[in-house]
Amino acid sequence: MSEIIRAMPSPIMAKVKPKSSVHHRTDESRLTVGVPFIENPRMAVRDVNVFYDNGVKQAINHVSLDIGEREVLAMIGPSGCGKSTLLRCLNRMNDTVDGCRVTGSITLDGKDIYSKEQEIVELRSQVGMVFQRPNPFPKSIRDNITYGPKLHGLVEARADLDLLVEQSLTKAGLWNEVKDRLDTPATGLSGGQQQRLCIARTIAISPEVILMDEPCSALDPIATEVIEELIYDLKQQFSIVMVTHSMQQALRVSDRTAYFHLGDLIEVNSTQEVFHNPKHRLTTDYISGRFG
Ligand SMILES: Nc1ncnc2c1ncn2[C@@H]1O[C@H](COP(=O)(O)OP(=O)(O)OP(=O)(O)O)[C@@H](O)[C@H]1O
Repeated sequence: MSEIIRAMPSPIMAKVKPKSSVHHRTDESRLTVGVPFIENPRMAVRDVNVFYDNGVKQAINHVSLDIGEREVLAMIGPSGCGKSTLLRCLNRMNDTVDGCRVTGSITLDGKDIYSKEQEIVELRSQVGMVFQRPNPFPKSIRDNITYGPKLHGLVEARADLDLLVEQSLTKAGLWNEVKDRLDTPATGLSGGQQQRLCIARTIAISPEVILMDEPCSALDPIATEVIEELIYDLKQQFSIVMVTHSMQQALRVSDRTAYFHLGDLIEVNSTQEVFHNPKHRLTTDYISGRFG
């Protein structure tokens, strides 16, 4: 209990007002330190457990956490602590993993995304995902953008599609670099350009939330800087949840940071608080480089 200190909201939390400072897990044996709950969350994760190998292995333990509107939430922690597992729960990517089971509840704008009525295709259009390695379709730059909107029946007329291509690529900071080669293969772009194309492809279907799993880990420092600036711009419109191994990156781009350890959410708070005034010994050890 001595490790549990009430967290003060910081100025960076202006948009997301804290509702509580210490959350008691259902088993009451462990506590998350900080501010897991906020006013008017976009997504609400409640008491989520994730099991692999038909229940043999538990990767996430009783995690509860809110994701706010127009914020960047960074998920950090040592390798294997469950960051990607939890991220994949947010758009049900784990459904495709044999022997994986998720309990608890996750809502998007109050609607249970694990309910029987939830259509997966609709969910994936509301909660988009950008992966570690840029993975454009083996199609033209234009087709990469138009594929999703056509699939979801969002846009059909050629002029509307052209406008969407321009808007999505502009938002992703790629338009000027590719406007004269829209019909060339996307695989001809550099790694950083391909990642921005994947972000443009995600934006094109107007998601509410964008999940990013180490989006810069395959990129050089210059391409990383471009993506980080882009993330900063995108949060004016979207909620972004980003897994990162780079603490510097979390500090540069995120509003709040969640620190995980062995499947437990140890601490969540404004990024400034987590890095400059961590409340839990495990967080302190991690950010000071003593662990991981
Ligand atoms: N498909 C799977 N089947 C079985 N166990 C898995 C599977 N995917 C992940 N795990 C296990 O779940 C735990 C959490 O893994 P996860 O990939 O979510 O961690 P992480 O924090 O994202 O790690 P990293 O930073 O190394 O990517 C680990 O023990 C991992 O071995």
